[in-house]
Amino acid sequence: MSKMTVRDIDLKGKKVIMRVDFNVPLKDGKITDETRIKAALSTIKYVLEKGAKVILLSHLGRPKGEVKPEFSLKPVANRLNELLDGKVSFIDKTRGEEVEKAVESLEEGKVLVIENTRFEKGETKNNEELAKYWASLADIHVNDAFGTAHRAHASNVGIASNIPSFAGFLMEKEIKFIGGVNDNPEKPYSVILGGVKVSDKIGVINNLLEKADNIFIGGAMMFTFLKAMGKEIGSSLFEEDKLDLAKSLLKKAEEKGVNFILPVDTVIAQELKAGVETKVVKIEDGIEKGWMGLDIGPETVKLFKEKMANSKTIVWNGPMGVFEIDEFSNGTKSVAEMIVEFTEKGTTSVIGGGDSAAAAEKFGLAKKFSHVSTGGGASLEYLEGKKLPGIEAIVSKKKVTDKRYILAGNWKMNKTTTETAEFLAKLSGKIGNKSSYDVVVCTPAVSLQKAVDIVSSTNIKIGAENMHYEDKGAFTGEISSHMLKDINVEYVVLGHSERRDIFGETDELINKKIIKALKEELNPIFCIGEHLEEREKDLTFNVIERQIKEGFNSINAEDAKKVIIAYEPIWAIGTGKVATPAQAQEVHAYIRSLLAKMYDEETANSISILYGGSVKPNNYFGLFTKKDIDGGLVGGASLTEAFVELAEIMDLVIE
Ligand SMILES: Nc1ncnc2c1ncn2[C@@H]1O[C@H](COP(=O)(O)OP(=O)(O)O)[C@@H](O)[C@H]1O
Ligand SMILES: O=C(OP(=O)(O)O)[C@H](O)COP(=O)(O)O
Repeated sequence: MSKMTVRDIDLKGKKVIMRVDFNVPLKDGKITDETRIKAALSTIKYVLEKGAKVILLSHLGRPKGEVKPEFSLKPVANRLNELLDGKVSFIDKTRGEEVEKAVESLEEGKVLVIENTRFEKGETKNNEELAKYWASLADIHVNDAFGTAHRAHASNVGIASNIPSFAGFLMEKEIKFIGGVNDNPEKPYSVILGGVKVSDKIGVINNLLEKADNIFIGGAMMFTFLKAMGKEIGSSLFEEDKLDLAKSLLKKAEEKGVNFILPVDTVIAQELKAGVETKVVKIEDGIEKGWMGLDIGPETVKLFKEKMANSKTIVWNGPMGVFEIDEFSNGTKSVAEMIVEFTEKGTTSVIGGGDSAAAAEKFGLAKKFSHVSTGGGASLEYLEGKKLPGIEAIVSKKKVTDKRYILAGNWKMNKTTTETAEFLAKLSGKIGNKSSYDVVVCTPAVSLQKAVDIVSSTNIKIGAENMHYEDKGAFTGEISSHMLKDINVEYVVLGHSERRDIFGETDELINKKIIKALKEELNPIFCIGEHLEEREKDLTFNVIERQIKEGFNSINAEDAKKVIIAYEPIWAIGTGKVATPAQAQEVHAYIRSLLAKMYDEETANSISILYGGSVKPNNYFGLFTKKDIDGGLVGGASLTEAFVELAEIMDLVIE
């Protein structure tokens, strides 16, 4: 599923609240590694060039909700200001009047950095009120903080429930490379793991055993495996309580046909420090007492290179030895060099952040990899196959193949036939050729024939606002499905709240109409929704459950798939009050889960669920980008040019 990025939106004059990961190492107030600042620059520059105003958020360290000067973002903001030629100002607050004033007076093309987000207790708790506050400062959210993507915090996940969140370029690149190798690696796929603890990487190894062709192990973690295999490892580091796990991972690798390649020699010493005597020993000869393995040996380097040679994808996480000390750095350096050599020949290479990234940097090789992740913990969790909340919260594009998306207008008792003809002619010219979703216009009965004629050479479909369940008879004022079919009407709105409330339509009656519409091959747009009192009494889900169960009564799964549901909270219809995207998504997801229980997952996933109730161009993007919202049933805004703008939003979001 592809994520929407800053490229997908018009940024001119917009207030953008941007989350970056400027959690950089500081020593005596000085930044010792500015990789993360530089990595976010291209997004910041792009957004500024497009005429946006940027409010920048980041955490720094773990101040645990307290204001601690040593964790201030000021030095970072100063450095950013140098890198952005004086476009940056800093405010030592995380909220309040001063922040609001600074935002108010912020000019286009300028950046305001606010203080460390973790000075707020609510940040790491993903506090709703804090997220809402930060969201209120801006029009949109941009998330370029991949290093923080494994955290569900207010500044990355919480804000996204209130305003739409778009990926920055760094986030996009991380998703492309780390997500890409994880979801669909070009084979053969080799993974090199090192570092200290097997326990830190169990999840990763488990996941990789399902995907990789070769797993190479180095670093201190190799000794846990070697010990598990009965080798003599002297006083090398290993994890006693992970020996059984190591055995089972070795067994699993064999069962899965994954090559699990362990070192054949190691560089040993009696002490972990520079300048000590070192020896190279073969693993099969064992390490004598008092000596410990601190790097992989030259034969292992050769073996790794040979086995890695034909790889199309290589992921590296964790150094092969104590690379910080020259005597034990050769293994890590050699592995880095061999990956670079393969990369130059076309292999995709990814370093999963952390110490391996630092090692590549130390050897001057970092730029020669396809991608070096800026996230340690985040890339590890991503490689474990976990969904990262920071990425999940970014709006996704919708795939045409996944669902039938619909933009439906319900005109109610508005527009004469003359007005209908005029307006539909205009719409036909503007949105008459849509193919990735259905545009449906539901008009008063008297104008249906005219409407059908006008749109006949376009993709626009016409719907009625109601019908009776009988074919004909003594039902003064009613129209039947036969009459609609006769003039080529394709859709019909059933059970709209106004009909339920004003004309006393019951669930049972609506069910009869749905059954009839299905029988006649008319597409029913079945409306449901709760009153304000019901929501306030926490009865929303009860009301929805009743309406859905009764509405679908005695309809089989095949027919159910043809029903279009429109969730319209009654308190939001014509009142100007709109459900927040999060509120709407919650109910839509509930409806979907209910349908899955009544039928099955496949049926539930193929039913389109539209949202209705004060839908306007300024709120539709947030709604439509939600996972379970498949379009809109639009009242007032379908009577004007706004309907065209809603279609443009659909165009933007559907891939
Ligand atoms: N054989 C070894 N014995 C002790 N420490 C080692 C050994 N091999 C690697 N290390 C240390 O492991 C550390 C990195 O481990 P880890 O944090 O797991 O890696 P990463 O951050 O890349 O995931 C480095 O500081 C390195 O010195
Ligand atoms: O530096 C970070 O983590 P990382 O060192 O695992 O990449 C991120 O900024 C996340 O910080 P956190 O682990 O304090 O939540």
